[in-house]
Amino acid sequence: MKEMWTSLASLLGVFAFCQSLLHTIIPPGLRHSVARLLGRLFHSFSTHCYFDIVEMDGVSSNELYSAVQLYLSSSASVSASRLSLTRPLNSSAFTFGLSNNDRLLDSFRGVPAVWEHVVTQRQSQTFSWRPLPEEKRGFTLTIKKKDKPLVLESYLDHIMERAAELRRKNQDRLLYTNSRGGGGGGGMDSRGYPWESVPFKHPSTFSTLAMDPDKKEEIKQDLRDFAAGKSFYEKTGRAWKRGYLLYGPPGTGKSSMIAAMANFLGYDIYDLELTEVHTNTDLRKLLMKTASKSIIVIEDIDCSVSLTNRKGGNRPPVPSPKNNPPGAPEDPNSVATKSITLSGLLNFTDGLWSCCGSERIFVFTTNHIEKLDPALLRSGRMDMHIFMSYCSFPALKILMKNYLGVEDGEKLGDAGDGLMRELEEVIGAAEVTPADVSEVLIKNRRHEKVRALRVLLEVLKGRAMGRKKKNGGGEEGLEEEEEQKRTLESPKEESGEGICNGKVQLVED
Ligand SMILES: Nc1ncnc2c1ncn2[C@@H]1O[C@H](COP(=O)(O)OP(=O)(O)OP(=O)(O)O)[C@@H](O)[C@H]1O
Ligand SMILES: [Mg+2]
Repeated sequence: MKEMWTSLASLLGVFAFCQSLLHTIIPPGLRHSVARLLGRLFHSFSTHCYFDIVEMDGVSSNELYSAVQLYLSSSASVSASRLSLTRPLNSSAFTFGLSNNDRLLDSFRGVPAVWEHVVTQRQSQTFSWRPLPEEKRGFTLTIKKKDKPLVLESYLDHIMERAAELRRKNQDRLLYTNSRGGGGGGGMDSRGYPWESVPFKHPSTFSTLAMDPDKKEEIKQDLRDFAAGKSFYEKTGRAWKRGYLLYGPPGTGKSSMIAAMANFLGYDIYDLELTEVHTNTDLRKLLMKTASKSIIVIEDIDCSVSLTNRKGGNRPPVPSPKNNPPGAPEDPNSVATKSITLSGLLNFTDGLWSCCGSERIFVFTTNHIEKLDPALLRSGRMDMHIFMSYCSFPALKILMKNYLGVEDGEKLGDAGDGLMRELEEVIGAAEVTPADVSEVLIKNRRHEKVRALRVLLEVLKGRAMGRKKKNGGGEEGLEEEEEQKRTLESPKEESGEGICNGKVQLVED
């Protein structure tokens, strides 16, 4: 033992001597180059190779850095002794991470990989429009040289996929809007990003959505097949995207359906405000900045812009601030001065550009399908046309469950059974939307179930009567219907019963 210590001490002595010798003979200016040369020499003999993944690539953020950070956080929570904890903006979960200059051993398909989080002070900043962080952060991945192909081909992809999965799980989904305009000129933020986002917390799900259960199941299955269809889309040579056109009267649940789709699949929503987009080029730029696994929505497509033919819209040309400095004459032929056209929109959903990114769903909504250009409706353009209809009896049962807690088949006594039968008979003729029914049920939800249903039945009967008279012609029917609408919209409390002189008066909470 003693001998071992003696030889170690003499080895250290030799090392110190060589170091001071090198310091004396190598001029200070050359020391750095010699160190690098020695480092290279060492690396060429080493059996390992190293990858540096820095946080900032120039002035833009390195996506791989944040992916590695997230990926390691899932394994770091179990094995590392010192962890950093963060809670990202818009997230409802904590993220563990490797502390500065800590190491972690990971393995992929039996291959060991060592990760080190390297943090150094940034040297004096050169001028930049975007100030850089004071610390220079990065990960160094150390692997055996022979494992290099596996790491480059599969491990990094695996990390990106796992990170995206974790991000979706940890983070509340986001709702993006292009309310600043987006795409061109002034509609971008300081990072050149045209979308603004807020956390998306819409509570609508397929179980709260009132619609025919068979139709609902069909849509859910379609979405499931889509989300799991990567290999199918690859095999058939189709772009991995799907289009849904939701149409029907106002208040039948088109927007609620979009929220339910997003909640079902765990996708973000991009709510595209077409009236804010001035040119087809801007539209394409917006599309390019959307992420995969997202739903791109254009609501009320019939009134967003005048899209009547494939040559051009009816809107006046919008000058592009970028191409036309103040005072400069407009070039009528410049692409940027043209307004958004139907063909621009079709290219957005269908053309080559629609394939940048994958796993994306396009949803258009309209109250007037008859106003849409046939080009938008032709087969294959939107994969599924979904009619959101007036409230049917099966849909009504879902609303009764949601608002009053009335389970399907629940016994509510003889009076309740009679009410159910009457509701089933009258609901079709009443032509009320789920939104109308919801309003009545919300206002009566604190009442006893049978009483609340009785109020609803009276409303429906009134609506059905109004419709009948209207269809039979005559002002009387219209007046009756208007009165019923008013009753739905601005209920007044006149009697504790909620029913007064044969007309329904809703009782406010
Ligand atoms: N099918 C439905 N299931 C459950 N709730 C619904 C349904 N339809 C409407 N509602 C209720 O009515 C409200 C309005 O519905 P929603 O905004 O989804 O209708 P819409 O079809 O998008 O209307 P618009 O055409 O005016 O945009 C929702 O907040 C929801 O509470
Ligand atoms: Mg809507």
